[in-house]
Amino acid sequence: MRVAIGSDHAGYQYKEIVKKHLEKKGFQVIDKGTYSEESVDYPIFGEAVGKAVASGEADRGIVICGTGIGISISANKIKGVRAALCTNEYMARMARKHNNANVLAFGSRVLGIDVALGIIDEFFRTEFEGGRHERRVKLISKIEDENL
Ligand SMILES: O=C(CO)[C@H](O)[C@H](O)[C@H](O)COP(=O)(O)O
Repeated sequence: MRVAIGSDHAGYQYKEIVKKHLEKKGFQVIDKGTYSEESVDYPIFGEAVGKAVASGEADRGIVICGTGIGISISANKIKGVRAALCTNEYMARMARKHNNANVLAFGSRVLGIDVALGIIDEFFRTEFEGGRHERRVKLISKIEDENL
């Protein structure tokens, strides 16, 4: 699986740890930046990861900022992106099972790294359930199509 990852300066250190964690598990990681702790603007990286997923360059994405809020809002502006801001494994599981989320967001100033890695593992091991949830995800796409 190809995973696009991006963060702002607040998420940079976590991004580097997450990259190693995913590579160890055999994922192909596509790093969309940022590449240092110098202060940057999170929308740039939310957009880059969102576009990578929406275009098919990556199968899934991970975005990290201080809270996960700004960068998930940004990624969600890209058509076809369903970015889910998760603070625990249950949310990550439901984001996949019910929402077919294709981007995981979290905050480096909110979660310890061990909790974040547990959330990531849950996100990647969980499949979309389909059924009634398929109908709801299609309705999300309809909102996108009708509000360009
Ligand atoms: O977007 C955010 C808040 O929704 C992130 O937490 C950012 O990382 C944060 O705003 C960056 O703040 P800083 O004071 O410039 O480090």
